[in-house]
Amino acid sequence: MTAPAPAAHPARTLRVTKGHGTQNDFVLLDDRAGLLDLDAPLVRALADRRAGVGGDGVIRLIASTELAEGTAVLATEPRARWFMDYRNADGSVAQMCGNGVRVFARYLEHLGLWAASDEELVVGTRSGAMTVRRAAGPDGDLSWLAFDIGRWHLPGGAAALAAGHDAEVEVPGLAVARPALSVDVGNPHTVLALPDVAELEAARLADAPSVSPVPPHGTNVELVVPLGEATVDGVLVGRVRMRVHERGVGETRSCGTGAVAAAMAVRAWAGAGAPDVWYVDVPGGTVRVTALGADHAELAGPAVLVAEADVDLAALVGR
Ligand SMILES: N[C@@H](CCC[C@H](N)C(=O)O)C(=O)O
Repeated sequence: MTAPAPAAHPARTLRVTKGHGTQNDFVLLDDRAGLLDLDAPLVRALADRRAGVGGDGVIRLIASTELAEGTAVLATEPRARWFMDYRNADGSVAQMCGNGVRVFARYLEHLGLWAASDEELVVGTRSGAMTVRRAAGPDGDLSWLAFDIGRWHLPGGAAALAAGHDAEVEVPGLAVARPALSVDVGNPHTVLALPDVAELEAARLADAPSVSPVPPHGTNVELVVPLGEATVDGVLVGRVRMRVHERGVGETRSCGTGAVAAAMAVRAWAGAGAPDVWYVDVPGGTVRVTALGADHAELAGPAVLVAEADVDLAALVGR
């Protein structure tokens, strides 16, 4: 019996890293030179939890100079050398991913592109440049990452603020439609408050909530239960519990931009004197949102890399 002849070409593999921020998980790719054709079928295959690596989204590291969106960010922030090219698990492109920015920064640190001696890292996103810093986590060590997520606003303006809502959402599992507030954090969100945790748990978020009026580009939907306020070390702090149904993904265990939208909505509903600092408990952990002035917010939380793998592209998508 003769040994099989070696393959004429070695299998094409793609090195990927798996990471998460409060269990919002991502497949990360190093494509600095922009050589990869990251089309929607490849994104869907990588994100597939049975036939692929599995993740809520795919994040490509690419030099800002290699993408039109990156070049636009560089024009205003020359330090944004690396761009976070974020895709939802269904292959769609989203403007922003809050947990993704922290996990992307951790990835750059891992690749030696963010030195321990550098206090800040500026990354490009479709929502502009984000400046990430290392921040104290619950144990007081520098295990968290934090950044100003940029300008947030209520698309419904002063009228929505005065009414407390500008939309209505039907959530599978909940008996009646609920009033909700649209919040833009670079990407679209619709936040609705529930009176207690029992209702939060009754929601069936595997099915998409139905939002009216129908948002033109879709929306992420956050269900929140305000848990109260307390003074901690002289600072008034609020706490909310949240579940989310993400556009382009489904229910996820966390959403960073969603946490910002939820905290800013609850703060707006509470009115003058409401806390600036909010802890948002999600199924995958806890993140902190801090209002910065009238219309910016800082998002802080963990970011962890858990695995590296070589993906066989022929087996994954027949390439
Ligand atoms: N999980 C992300 C948000 C990802 C994008 C979102 N699904 C959209 O389509 O807008 C986060 O942490 O912010």
